[in-house]
Amino acid sequence: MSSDSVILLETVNFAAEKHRNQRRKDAEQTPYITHPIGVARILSHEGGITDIEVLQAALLHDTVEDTDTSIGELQIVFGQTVARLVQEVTDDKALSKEETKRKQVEYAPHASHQAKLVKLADKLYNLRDINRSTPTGWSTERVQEYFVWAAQVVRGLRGTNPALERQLEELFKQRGVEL
Ligand SMILES: Nc1nc2c(ncn2[C@@H]2O[C@H](COP(=O)(O)OP(=O)(O)O)[C@@H](OP(=O)(O)OP(=O)(O)O)[C@H]2O)c(=O)[nH]1
Ligand SMILES: [Mn+2]
Repeated sequence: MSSDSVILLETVNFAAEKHRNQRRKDAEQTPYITHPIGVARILSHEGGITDIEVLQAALLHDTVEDTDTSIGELQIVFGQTVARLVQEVTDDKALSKEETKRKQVEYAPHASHQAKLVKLADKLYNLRDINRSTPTGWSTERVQEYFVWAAQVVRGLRGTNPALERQLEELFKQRGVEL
């Protein structure tokens, strides 16, 4: 087996252990790990990304935000680059929900190319997931607001990956949201 495959298995296993008690907000309470795996898969399968550190960052992207994982731990286990990429896509938990959303819009154009790739795939997965199954308790208005906000973030990520951006553009168009 190639060393990249071994590294990816280590990474997906780490993420699965960390997210083991978490579920998605859909009616089926899907295990959370389907999301980071799906984000990495969008990058490789649809985005043509082979950069192992980007794929690892995608697998780990919600571990610091949503589990007991620290950036320091990621640095020790997976190295500086992967840890920095996860840091770049992690929301500051000290901020309010509104402030967090505003920060994502503000930071998007300043993110590194590798972090922008992870953000694009994260948004693409989540928007498709909303279309597949509305998160528990979300009204039609909340869904539309999420699309409008996501478009503001994606605007700052443009010029990064044409294939992923085309897919996102189509989803926004279906909701009448201008990118
Ligand atoms: N569409 C969808 N999203 C779900 C589901 N379960 C959990 N989520 C997560 O919820 C987040 C989107 O909902 P928000 O209302 O914005 O976030 P919040 O509840 O954490 O404040 C995403 O976080 P994120 O990945 O960190 O991305 P981002 O929205 O912060 O960019 C997404 O992964 C689900 O069943 N469907
Ligand atoms: Mn995510």
